[in-house]
Parts: sequence; structure tokens; C-alpha cells
Amino acid sequence: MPSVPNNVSTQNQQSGGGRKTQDDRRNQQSRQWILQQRKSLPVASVEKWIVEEVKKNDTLIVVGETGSGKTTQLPQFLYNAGFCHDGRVIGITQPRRVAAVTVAKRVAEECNVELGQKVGYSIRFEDVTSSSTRIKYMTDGLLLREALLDAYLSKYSIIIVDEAHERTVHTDVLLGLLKNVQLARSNSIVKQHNCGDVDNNTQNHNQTSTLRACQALKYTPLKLIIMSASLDARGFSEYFGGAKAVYVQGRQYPVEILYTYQPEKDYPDATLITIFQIHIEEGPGDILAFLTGQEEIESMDRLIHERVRQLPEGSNKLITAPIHSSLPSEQQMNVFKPAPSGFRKVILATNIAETSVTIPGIKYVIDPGWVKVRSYNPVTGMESLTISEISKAQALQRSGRAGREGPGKCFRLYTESAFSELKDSTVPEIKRCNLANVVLQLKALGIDDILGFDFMEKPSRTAIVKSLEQLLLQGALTDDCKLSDPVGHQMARLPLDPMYSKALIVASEFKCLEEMLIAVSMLSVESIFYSPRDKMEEANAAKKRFSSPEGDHIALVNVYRASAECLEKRNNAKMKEKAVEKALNKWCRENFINYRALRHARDVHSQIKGHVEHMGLVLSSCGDDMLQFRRCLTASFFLNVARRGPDRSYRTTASGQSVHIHPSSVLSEIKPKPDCIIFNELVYTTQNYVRNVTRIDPLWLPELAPQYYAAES
Ligand SMILES: Nc1ncnc2c1ncn2[C@@H]1O[C@H](COP(=O)(O)OP(=O)(O)OP(=O)(O)O)[C@@H](O)[C@H]1O
Repeated sequence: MPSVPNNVSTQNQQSGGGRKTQDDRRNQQSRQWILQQRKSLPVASVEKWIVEEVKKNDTLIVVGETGSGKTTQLPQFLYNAGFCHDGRVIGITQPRRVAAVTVAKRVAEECNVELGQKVGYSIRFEDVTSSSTRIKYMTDGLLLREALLDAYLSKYSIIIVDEAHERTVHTDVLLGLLKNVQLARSNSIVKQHNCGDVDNNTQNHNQTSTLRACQALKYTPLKLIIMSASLDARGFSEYFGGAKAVYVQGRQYPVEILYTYQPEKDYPDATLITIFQIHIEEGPGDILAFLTGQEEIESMDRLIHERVRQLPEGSNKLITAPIHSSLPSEQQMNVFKPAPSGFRKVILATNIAETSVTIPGIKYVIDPGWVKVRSYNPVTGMESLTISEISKAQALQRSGRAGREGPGKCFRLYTESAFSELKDSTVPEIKRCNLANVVLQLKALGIDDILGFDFMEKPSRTAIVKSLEQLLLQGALTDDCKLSDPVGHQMARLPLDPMYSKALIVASEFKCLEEMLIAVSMLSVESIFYSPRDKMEEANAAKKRFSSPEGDHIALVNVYRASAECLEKRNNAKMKEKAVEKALNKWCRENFINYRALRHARDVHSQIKGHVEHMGLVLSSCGDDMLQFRRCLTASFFLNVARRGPDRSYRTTASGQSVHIHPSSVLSEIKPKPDCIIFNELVYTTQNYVRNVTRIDPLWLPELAPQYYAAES
């Protein structure tokens, strides 16, 4: 083996060593900067006081300004105060995945540890924790799932429910559950004291098992912290039996709030104008603009690019970065990347970026004052998406995204008096969503009396009863409303809407689980087909290549299979991963398929596949026998059926609601129209629409869903 010349080795060592020293110096500087920043946060000056309050109170409500350091610092204070000394964990829940991930990254950096070691995060389908994790950020939904496996949440010494003001359905269920867990753990401590008495009488079988249970339940009390910048502290305090509320005063940097003099009639237009006004007139700093949804974001993105092209050389250095919930996680993370040197970045976001996150570089926030709100009518099963005014709490959170690294400005595109008329807080999601998932989760947690569950704000009785009925008809519950075995338990284990979970279980019986797995994955992401306004005809022609006269579910399976074929060819040709992705992207463009959505669906597919395999379901395919697949769709989605009446309009069988097939459906243009259809979504936009539709034979209904259609047979 040739020896390495001495001089080369020395040179390399020198240059490598020099680089290392430089890197070390830079790391040290950055650590010092972070340390300084941490010390200057408002919460830093009250560390001792907060720790004492946590020690004194089992439940504490912490209210502090946005950016004061609650989310990143409080868990570290508690860790340093010894709350993890016995190997227990401090859990911090966030309503959104993106917040859980980015805050965990930041805290790991602050602690100078590798992410996933002392500090980690866990979100659906992604667990970056290890046995040494002591500070764990996670979504509220994930902690609920953990409770399914460990009802006492025994590994946690403290649970912090962050951004509680958002009142997501998961937060509300979690609050009720945590109250129970707290009580159960306190009771189990009392039992532990009594264990000695049992010890003397171990002959009795019952007492022996109590002893075992006591020995297993070596619990410490569970501390709870409810936290937010815009919290109705009194309401939370009452709910937690008069829990103490503490207020952290002050914020790190000021945010100047600017209102319009007149109401804005066209808020997207006003947003566009404000973006360019800031770009031309204001100093350096990135912009965060809040819009209501994907379509609005994409159209704003196009308009910005058109305008940038008209700007003179030098002032055209403006780039955009979208973030909304339909984007795959790694693309959501793009907004956190710094803009290229000399460029200004405009982040176009939905309310996904409204709470908790710190996006480096943001100096200006544009808040048009609107948000898309989902609401559900339990009687008709109709979901509506309406653009509504935000609440004061949301306005406060939005402005709080500026002023995190230096002074900031927030442009509210409404008048000051309009602000004063906004509602204080948003209606809790639990009062406006389909509760089937909540009910299923609670049942799986052993809480059978849903109507009696101690919700902070009770959903309507009708909503609960309708969900119980739905789960009963789907076989998730027994006649006495207990979780059925195995179906109910299996459904609760799958991280999907109960209707989709049931479809996978049914599909394994119908021997078409492969097809249903594809359909459910494709239905779990944003729209797969892409039709740019200027290429409508081409896009429609492309869609026809995949479409089926039987409906959308088969069209989705066709797209997935064709894309898999495209990937397989490249993989067989041993192309590198990047080249394969590039080829898939090209294939998507040629076929007017939304590449991002397809990638996302492939991700969801592989993750759910893992779950169903783990559950022991048989992954079989019906091949080209789409009749079998349609029968399976009928057996799965029998609650969502619409029939065409003599007047040729469709009415749902569940509520008699008049509906139309959505124009995006492959069945919307088909003639003659099918007499009977199943659908996945019932939404009101401009009128009542059903989306994701498949033609079925009405005679299948009494055969495949006799529990619902028996009367017709
Ligand atoms: N990823 C990050 N990059 C840079 N600075 C960060 C990051 N995360 C947090 N910070 C800094 O730490 C400060 C405190 O953030 P933290 O999230 O703890 O505040 P908070 O009080 O929880 O705010 P909010 O109520 O808005 O969630 C921020 O204002 C910012 O200066």
C-alpha cells in the first residue's frame, strides 16, 4: 500500500486543524450569543419564582407575552430544578407539528445537545427521542395516543400544555384526560401508603393483586402547566379547581402595530400592496403574511412573481416561501431557511405559523384579519369551510411572530375599531367538529361515559350522540357502547379518521387492502390533480388518462400505480435517488399531477402500511377487479351515500340533503349520471358538494351494510 507523503499529511492536518479551530470559534460565538439571548428573555429574570410556584402547585397556569421565552425556557428551568432526576420526562404539547419540531431543535441547540438525546420531539409518524430524552416536545394528539398505551402517563413528571388558547379538539380532550390522570396518580400514591397493610395478608387473592398493582404504580404526582400568551386564565383556573395563575411581564423586543384608516374591501389585494410597500420603503427584514388557504397562497405567490419581474434590477431581490398544512413536513421546513444574501423573503402562511414558532429573519408581519374556519353540522354531516374574522387572541399571536430577534412591525389590514370588535377568542374546535374520532379515542382510553366526561366546554349532546351512532354502525362499538374487539380497538390504533380506519379493516376482508391503502393515502393529502388556469384543456386531457367511469377512488389508484411504475423503471435502471425523484417530478408535470401531494401520499402510504402490517391485516390486492374494490368502498363508506331522485338531483340517504357532484370529480361530466354514489366529503363552499365520489349499485347497500339498509331489502 503506498504510503502517504509526510508533507501532505502535515498540510492536511494543518488545514483541517485550522478549519476545526475556526469552526470551534464560530460554534463558541454562536453559543455565547444564544446564552446572552436567553439571559435577556423576560422569563429569565423569574426563573426561581416560577420553579417555586411549580413546586408549590400541582397545576399552574402561566401567561406571558409572545416571545417572552415560555416554550423554550420553562422546560429547561424545570429540568435544572431536578424534575427529571429520577429519569422522568418533562412533556410539552403543541397544537401543531411544525412548532413541536422547530422548538425542539432550538432547545437542543440551546442545551448544546444532539436532537433526540436530552431534548427530542415526537409527532405523528416521526419520533426523534431516545431513552435519554428528558425534555420532549410533541403534538397534543400524540400525547393522547401515548395515553392509550400508558393510562397513567407514568414516565412524565410534568406536562406542559402550551398554546392552550388554541383550544384544538386534542387540547380540550387532553385537558380533561390530564385532570383524570392527575387524580388517578394522586390516588395511587395513597394506595401505595396502604400497601403495607396488604403485605401482612397476602393469602387473599384480591389483596395480592392489589399489592402487585401498588408495587407497579410507584407514581409521583403529575404536575400540570397550562401555558399561553393569550389565555382566558380565569376559565382555565376554574376548570382546574381554582388553580393558580402567574403572569410573566414584558417582552424582549417591541412590535409596532399599524392599522389601516379605512376597512380593506379586497384583503388579498391589500396584502399584495403592503408586501411591495414594505419591500420598497422599509429596511431589511423578512415578511410573514397570513392568508387563509393553499389556493390563496398559490395565487399570491404567482402575483408576487409577476410583479417582481416588473421591478428594476437591484430592487427585484424578493423570494417567496409558502407554508400550509397540506405541504409535506420537509417543505414546511423550507420557510425556516435563510433567504440568499441580499434577498428579502416573503413567507405566505396560513394560521399554521400563527403560534409558537420563531421564524428567523421575520421583522414584518402582515395580518389581513381573516382565517379559514372548518365547521361541522352533526345533523346533516355537512362540513363547511368559511373565511371568517380572526379573534383578538389570534391577532395577538400573529403580531407576536415579529419582534423575536429584534424590534418588529405588524401591519393589521383592518381598522383599530374593527380590532376592538373582534371576538376575544376562537370558538373551541370541539364545538364545531365531527366527534367520531374524539369518542373513539376516549373509549379506547377506557372512558365510557362520553356525555359525562369533564370537558372544559361540553360539545352538544346531538354531536356526541351522532358520533356514537356512527361508531356503532361502523362496528367500532358494541350494543352497550363499549369499544368492540377487535374492530374498535384496531380502529382506535390507526392514526386516521375512523371512517378510513374502518375502510382498511373492511378491505382486508374484501382482499383489496392494497387498493384501499392507496385510496386512503391519496385521500389524506391535498388535491392530487393539478389544473393551472392557462392550461385547463391539457390538464383535463391528462386527467382523462387516469380517470375511470366508475369514479374518483379508482382514478386515484390509477395515478398511484402509474407513478409507481415510473419509479420502478428508474429504480430498475439503478438511477440515483435524486435522479429518480427528478424523473418523478417530470412525470408529474407531464401528467398534471401535483408532485408535492403525490410525494406526501407516498409517505403516508408507507407509514400506514407499517401500522396495518403490525396489526396483522392481510395485504392482498384485487388486481384489476375493480368491482370488488367498489363493493368494498360501499361496505366502508355506506354512511355517505347519495341517490338520484326523479328530479335528477342527488340527495344523501343519511339526511336527505340535496347535493351536487363537485366539479373536480371524474364523475361530474359523465353522462348518464350514476343513480347511486358513495362519497368521502360533504362540503359547503358555493353550494352543497360531495367530493371523492364512486358509482355503486344500490342493491349492494342492503347486502353489504344490512345494519343500516336492512329496511330496504
Ligand atoms: N428557532 C429559533 N431561532 C432563533 N431564535 C429563537 C428560536 N426559537 C426561539 N427563539 C428566541 O427565543 C425567544 C423565546 O421564544 P419562545 O418560543 O420560548 O417564546 P414564547 O414565550 O413561548 O412565545 P410564544 O407565546 O409566541 O410561543 C424568541 O423570541 C426568540 O428570540
